[in-house]
Amino acid sequence: MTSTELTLTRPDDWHVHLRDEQALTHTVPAMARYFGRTIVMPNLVPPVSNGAQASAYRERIMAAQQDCPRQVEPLMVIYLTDNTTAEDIRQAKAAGVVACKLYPAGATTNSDSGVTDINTIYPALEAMQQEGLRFLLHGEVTDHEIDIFDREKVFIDRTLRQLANDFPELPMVLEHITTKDAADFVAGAGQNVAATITAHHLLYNRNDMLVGGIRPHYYCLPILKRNIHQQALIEAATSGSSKFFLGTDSAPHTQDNKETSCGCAGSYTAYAAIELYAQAFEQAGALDKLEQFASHNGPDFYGMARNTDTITLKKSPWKVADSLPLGDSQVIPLCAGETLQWQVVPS
Ligand SMILES: NC(=O)N[C@@H](CC(=O)O)C(=O)O
Ligand SMILES: [Zn+2]
Ligand SMILES: [Zn+2]
Repeated sequence: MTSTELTLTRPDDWHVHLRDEQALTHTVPAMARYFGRTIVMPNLVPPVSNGAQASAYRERIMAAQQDCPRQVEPLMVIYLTDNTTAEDIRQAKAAGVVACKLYPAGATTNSDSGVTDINTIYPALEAMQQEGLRFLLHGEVTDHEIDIFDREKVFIDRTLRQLANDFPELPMVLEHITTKDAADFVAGAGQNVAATITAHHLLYNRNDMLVGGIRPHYYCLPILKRNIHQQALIEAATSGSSKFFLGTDSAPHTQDNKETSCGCAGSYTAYAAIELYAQAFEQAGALDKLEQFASHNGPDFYGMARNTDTITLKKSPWKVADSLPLGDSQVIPLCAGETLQWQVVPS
């Protein structure tokens, strides 16, 4: 029997970019539609790198949703730099920060202030382990000679294995995984190692970005890989393993900054996040696994209670807008102009 309605424990998004200033008036209400909580990525310019900055950013996010029918709870993250001290970690914890993010310097959008050598942040990692903060990783090396399609695998071999070995008690999340290598590593690692998976890496592979013309709105980091990797991610997400959970990595850039000779990395999916995941899980014949992935595994890993209420999706095809407002500019959403199958029933 094919389902036409699906009720889930309210989901959370464990990886989103809300940006700042005017963009918040669009990115925050999109998340507040039905997500319970969201892990807010700190890669602003300048980055959110201490507890005071995280608190101020949280207030701007709350202000952007004061007129929404319901609110999403922002969970704040600080950006690790070569200068992050153990004291910064303790102050961040006291300010309510729940996690710290590693951006290898130069790896992705707004990572210039990121970490240049993993060993420089060992004192901060020790403090995070003591304070019970989660460690979130953008897992790619940046060496010029390493092929962009191999950068995640090389990061696992060179850095993540070492970190998992040196910090067996530190809960760490390899963010937005894109390869079979990552799915296998996480599945085989200790219980302290988990991963988020985006909807776009479940729905697409690099052919979707490159065959028949180059499609900049599919360009994100880590870059879409070949279809065997897409297949491995689908298997991991639908496997019933508690180590994999929802993180959209919704990362809006204005149309001008995407459709240009050197376009930014990032795809905007927050406008239809759970709807896109439902499409991916349905295509895999695994809609019954969506609730665990979207609503159970994340809070369990973060040591938080699961949401107690529900949302309902119904199968009712609808056409995605060709563009959406983003602050005083516009963003081309992933799947612009296409038909999606699922809609969230307004509650
Ligand atoms: N995923 C992306 O391609 N871009 C993200 C940064 C990130 O998550 O790496 C962004 O902030 O635009
Ligand atoms: Zn990233
Ligand atoms: Zn991201």
